[in-house]
Amino acid sequence: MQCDYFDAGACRSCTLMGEPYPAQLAGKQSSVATILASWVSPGAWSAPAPSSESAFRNKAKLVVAGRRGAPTVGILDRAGRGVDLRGCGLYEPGLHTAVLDLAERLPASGLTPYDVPTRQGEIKHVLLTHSPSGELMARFVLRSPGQRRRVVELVDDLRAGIGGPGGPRLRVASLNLQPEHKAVLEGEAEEVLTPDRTLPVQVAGLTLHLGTRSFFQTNTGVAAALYRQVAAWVDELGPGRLWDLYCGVGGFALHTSAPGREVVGVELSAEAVRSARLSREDPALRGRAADTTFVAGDATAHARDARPADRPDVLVVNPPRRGLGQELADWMQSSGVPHVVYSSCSATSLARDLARMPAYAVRHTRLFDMFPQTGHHEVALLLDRRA
Ligand SMILES: C[S@@+](CC[C@H](N)C(=O)[O-])C[C@H]1O[C@@H](n2cnc3c(N)ncnc32)[C@H](O)[C@@H]1O
Repeated sequence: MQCDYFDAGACRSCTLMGEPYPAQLAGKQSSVATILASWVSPGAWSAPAPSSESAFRNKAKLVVAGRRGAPTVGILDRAGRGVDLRGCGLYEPGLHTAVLDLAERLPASGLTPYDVPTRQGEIKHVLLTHSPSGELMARFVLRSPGQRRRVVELVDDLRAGIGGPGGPRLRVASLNLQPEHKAVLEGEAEEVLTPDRTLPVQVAGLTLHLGTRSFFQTNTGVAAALYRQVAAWVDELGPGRLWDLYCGVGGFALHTSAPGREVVGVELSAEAVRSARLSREDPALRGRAADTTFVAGDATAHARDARPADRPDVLVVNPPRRGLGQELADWMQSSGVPHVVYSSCSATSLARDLARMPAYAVRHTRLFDMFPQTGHHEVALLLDRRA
């Protein structure tokens, strides 16, 4: 893939830009395999799950900067000035249409871009998520509620149509307030401005309903491959009881639900748990997810507090980049749980956790290329408890 922004030195986020995609994928596979070499034998690796090398991102995190009437949408340079990246080639086509449309409407909206060096202005970010069926969630992050009315007007305009016939439809919009002068994407206060509060996202045959603040994988196509792979591993094991720790909006829990199988998803974010419960009502899951429940809480506390008789046959874990941490990894080591599926976005923290769990041996491992053009990766493993 070629990118004018990269070639001009305007954006260096895609550190592998210009390297042919097959070489990128092979290099990533090799570096992850090296980090995990003490635990994963060469024979345990399946072929990596590739991505489209461009137009794969379902999310745009746009920093709005520049001047009122002439805003930039993209990133900030080192001096805190806006760099316009509205033509970024990573966006899904419908998302790209939405970014361009929004960038064209901003000057007339009356919204004043927030200027980091002088700490003046109002609109800081616009966070867009695009679904496979062409619907959009748009979150507007302001410094203060002073320009709320202008956001409401802009949302009304966008709801009337984006990018002409065939363009994406705005389903959910919200206003978020981030009053502090720090490099944080969003603040605590969030007001949903539309009748719909969740974005339905179709992934691997199911519909997940995303709340405005819920985590969702950035690459829907590769997320589908990941959920299908994990569901296949789980079906091979046929567990009666499964836990999905760090379940987010329920991607693994719902894709591994089966008649007669008790599935429990555990997630810290109450909003994500509400989304997961809503997604459980999908007609495609009727009869399949009757015994699937979601709990809002800390993953480690859930494991620690469970009675031994309630422990699962398969434990799915998908923690944030920092990994499981010592307490949960130690609990797993002594838990007696026969099988673990570990999906990780950091081979380094994964290796640290595996080192604490010598009771498990790796049966299958696969790289999922969620983030082409960068060194970031997702890797999933099926672990069996040694006899
Ligand atoms: C990598 S995401 C995984 C989401 C989900 N498995 C998926 O496929 O979309 C990690 C999730 O862990 C949640 N989380 C972070 N710390 C947690 C904790 N201590 N206990 C439970 N969930 C936590 C985050 O809110 C986030 O939804």
